[in-house]
Amino acid sequence: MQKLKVGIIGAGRGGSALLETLKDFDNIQVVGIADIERKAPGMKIAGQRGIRCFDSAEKLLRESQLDVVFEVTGDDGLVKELRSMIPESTTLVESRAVNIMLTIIRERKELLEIKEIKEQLSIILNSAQEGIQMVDRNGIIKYVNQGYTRITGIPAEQRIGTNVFDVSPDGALVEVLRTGKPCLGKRNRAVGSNAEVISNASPIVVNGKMTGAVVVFQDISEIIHLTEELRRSTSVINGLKDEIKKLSEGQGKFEDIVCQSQKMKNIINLAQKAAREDTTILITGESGTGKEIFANAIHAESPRNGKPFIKVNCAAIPENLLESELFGYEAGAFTGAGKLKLGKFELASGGTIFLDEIGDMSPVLQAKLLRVIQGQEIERIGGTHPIKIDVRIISATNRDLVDLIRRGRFREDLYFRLNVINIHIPPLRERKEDIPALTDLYINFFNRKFYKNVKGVTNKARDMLMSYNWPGNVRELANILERTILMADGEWITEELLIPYFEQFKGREKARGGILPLEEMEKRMIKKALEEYGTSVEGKRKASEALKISLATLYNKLKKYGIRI
Ligand SMILES: Nc1ncnc2c1ncn2[C@@H]1O[C@H](COP(=O)(O)OP(=O)(O)OP(=O)(O)O)[C@@H](O)[C@H]1O
Repeated sequence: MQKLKVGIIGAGRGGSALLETLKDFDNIQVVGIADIERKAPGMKIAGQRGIRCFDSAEKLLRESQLDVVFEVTGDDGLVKELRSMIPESTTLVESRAVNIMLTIIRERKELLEIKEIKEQLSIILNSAQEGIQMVDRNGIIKYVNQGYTRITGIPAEQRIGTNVFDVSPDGALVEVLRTGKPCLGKRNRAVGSNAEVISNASPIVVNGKMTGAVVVFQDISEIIHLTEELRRSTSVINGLKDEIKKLSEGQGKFEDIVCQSQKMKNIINLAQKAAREDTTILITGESGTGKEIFANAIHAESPRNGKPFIKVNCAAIPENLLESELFGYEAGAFTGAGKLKLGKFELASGGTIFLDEIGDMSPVLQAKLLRVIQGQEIERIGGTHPIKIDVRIISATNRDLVDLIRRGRFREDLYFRLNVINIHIPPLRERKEDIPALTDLYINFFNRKFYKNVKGVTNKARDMLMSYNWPGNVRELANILERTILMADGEWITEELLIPYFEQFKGREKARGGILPLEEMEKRMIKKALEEYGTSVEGKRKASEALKISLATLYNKLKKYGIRI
């Protein structure tokens, strides 16, 4: 590109400004500058830029062939002189024209800067998540950003030019235009959309006069939604807290244990006394006899009531996990042990730990548990120091621990430690007097659960319940009643409704090789004899003869088995 060769005459303020301005033009080459004053500011600038300096206009003109000469001395005499000196091919620009040119260039430059700032501002305003809207003092909308359209769904071109007094008469902008004061934290619904917004609006004041107003608003629909979620979650958490509290307090009291039999009354009496002492208790009994409900009741009636009641089912947790469940672990104790985990013993601090199915605990853990009981302290896996604990231990099992000890499966020393007080709960078949009361309890319970109105069981159905062997104890009774109540159409549980379950259990008995407990066999024979001879006094006499027992023994057995006639 051929550059325009330029010379400047005059290195004062004008010359310096010209030098500054021309440096931005790539197609202009300032060849030289001339001034009689060697110390003129423009001479110094030119020297620094490698532009040649002359002490007279003639020398500059003589030295090089110039396309344009700028005269910025303001000396009219010099202009005339120059006209005669410069060749025709060179253009002379006089200082007045130079001033106009410089002003135009400066303004253009400022305009370009303003344009750049405007573009930057536009990017900033559009990248804001908030909606922004600006009006003049008459309420005419001059600007909305992209956030505005995103929140309201209204395109900018539809909004700009309208009057805010018409389109949003209740909004924050109108308030600012009316009062001249900021309007902060105004909550309303964005016009034209369902968005809930919160707005902050302020007047725009230029030279002490309000020229318009600007509003910045946030879409809080999401916040409202999240707050609602949070409220719901908090109520769930509170519910769970209540549940945990209930669990801690135990889910059963002695009043909840239904009992009519003298056997059970004696046991409850013993358990109540034991509850008040802070001793270790072992509860034994077949599955489903109520060991857990007793453990709960003991905790509830003990001085530890209100403190945690923590249950651990030793049979349900794999052996390798049970240790960490019971004693916890330190962070990083093993691969996967990210955070510190408290064990059940620590969680039960001050309260009771209920070790259910203790007979299924592995020998290794039995040894560890024994050390805990002896030392009254535990050590977390990966821990470096023992931690003192204050926990009452209630354990339970449906297994014969004495037999397990004989077979080397259970530590005798641990057995003695756990079995300071033994509470043995007899199977349901040994306390059949409890069956009617338990039946009533579950009828009430399941009536409420299933919105039923079962009044009770028929006599025949009651006989069935009384004569059954109940290998699954109270839990089995509860299960059968739950299912029959669910199936019952009428107000009474009949024999027909029960038969399927007893058939099922008979099948199970057959599967065991048709062997029945002797008592069950005896009961069935008595019932059969009565069906044969009838239930009158004469019928009973004949039945007793057929059974080869006295009439008095028959009456005793009828009572024992709860057979109603
Ligand atoms: N005397 C009772 N009064 C009221 N409910 C009882 C009674 N005995 C047992 N139950 C109820 O019967 C169900 C079984 O009892 P529980 O779970 O306490 O038995 P368990 O002996 O601990 O059984 P497992 O050995 O299988 O753990 C529970 O719902 C319990 O509330």
